[in-house]
Amino acid sequence: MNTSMVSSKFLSHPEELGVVAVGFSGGQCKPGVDAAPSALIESGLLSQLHSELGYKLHGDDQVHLYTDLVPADDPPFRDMKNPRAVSSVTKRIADQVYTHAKEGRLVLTLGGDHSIAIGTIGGTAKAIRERLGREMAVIWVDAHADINSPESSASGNIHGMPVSFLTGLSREDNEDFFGWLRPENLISVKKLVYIGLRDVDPGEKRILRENGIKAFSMFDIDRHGIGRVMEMALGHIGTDTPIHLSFDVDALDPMWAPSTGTPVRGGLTLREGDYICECVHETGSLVAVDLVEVNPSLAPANDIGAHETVRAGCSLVRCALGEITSGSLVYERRVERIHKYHWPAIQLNLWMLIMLISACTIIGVFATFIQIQQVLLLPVPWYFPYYITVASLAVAFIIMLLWLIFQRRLLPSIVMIGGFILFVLWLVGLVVISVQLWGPSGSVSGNCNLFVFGANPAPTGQNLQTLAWLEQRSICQSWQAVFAFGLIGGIFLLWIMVMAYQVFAEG
Ligand SMILES: NC(=[NH2+])NCCC[C@H](N)C(=O)O
Repeated sequence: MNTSMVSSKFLSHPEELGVVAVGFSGGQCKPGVDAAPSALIESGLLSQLHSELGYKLHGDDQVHLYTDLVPADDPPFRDMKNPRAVSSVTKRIADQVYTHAKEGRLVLTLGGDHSIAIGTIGGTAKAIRERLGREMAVIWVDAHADINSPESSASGNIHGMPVSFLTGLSREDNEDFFGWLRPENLISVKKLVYIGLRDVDPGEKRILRENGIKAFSMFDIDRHGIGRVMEMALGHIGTDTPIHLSFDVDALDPMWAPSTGTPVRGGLTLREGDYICECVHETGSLVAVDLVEVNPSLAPANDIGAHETVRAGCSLVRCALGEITSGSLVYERRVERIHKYHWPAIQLNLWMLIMLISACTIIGVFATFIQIQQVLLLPVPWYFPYYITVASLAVAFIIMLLWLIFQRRLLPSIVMIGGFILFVLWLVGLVVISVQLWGPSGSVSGNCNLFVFGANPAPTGQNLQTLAWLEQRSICQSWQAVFAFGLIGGIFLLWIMVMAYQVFAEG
């Protein structure tokens, strides 16, 4: 079992982790990113995920090099470098990720350069659509926007373009050049959020602006702090959307992650990076994680840099996958695990109103009856206080429901059980009343028909007889009212049980 306290909203097997190790560097020109998965795995990442975080690992321990997919001759197309290789490798990655995601597993992809996100996101988006009929959101943590079109890119490196293809902003019909991307592989620009940007090309800035893409740059993080930025980022996505987290290690400041192809100073601290991952994990909406652009062979000065970068990468992944660090050890993390039930508001309010009226009428009438018995020096039959008690319980039940609604904690099971107990008690009262009204022993109804409603002619004039008749008539009418409301209350108690069951079944 996964040791994380967060329950997953969209995974059917949240304790299973599909791992894809992508040793591919064709999206840019510096060799070495392809060695990252091995470095990460050798430093113990996967075994920690298994032994410390309790994930059951799926997928091959082997790092894929995709050499069979890299053509000997791969001339530029629309100025993209290695277009055939990147297209066919990302297509294969999409299949690998899709296979895991379709099973309802969390997917972890270790890159590789960021072009591989065309495959990872393409694969998850398709699986989520098929499995849940939903669109997913992407949180792209990166110093760069990677949203160049082949035409706007100055470098021609495809690792600067994945978002452009994934959002459909760049398109190509030719199967060999990302034409294999179908609408089900794509994501909406509305569900894309950037965090950590600080090196965005002029063309990319225009694309971001024109498409109204949500982006939190380092400026925003400095201004609001990472806590508020995460609130805004997750608020933009909403709580009912699966999230794919694509983390480029160059989002971190080179101080923490120097070994990467395109380092940019002024980045996130490792703690801020970890915090982003922790927040995303905490949503329970995470369905896939990528960690890319770790390049162990690019170590400025000495290989401490490579070691540090790998360590930082491991830390990010562990946080995204539910490792609890720092503050949450001091204060127990309060994770909202309450399932949301959708109560039909109008019907529920109507039910409470009518139930309240019925209960209060019965309480009022029987309280008066007890008084009359006492005035007449007659014994008080047991069912008067009995029904008053049951009706009072019903009022208390309604007050409790109101409180639960106010607390947003109204559970169908509470309503079903409470409704059932009340229904049984209520029914006993109703049966007794019916017996009193029409039964052989009491026959209130018979007496009323005989002496009150049947009095012919009804007494008139200001005398005791008329007053007595009026009082008797009022008592008889009260009996009728009690029966009517008793019946209504009984039916409504049945109804609330059915309603609660439906809410339960739908939820
Ligand atoms: N994933 C990355 N490190 N991307 C860097 C992209 C740099 C630059 N914007 C380009 O298009 O070439």
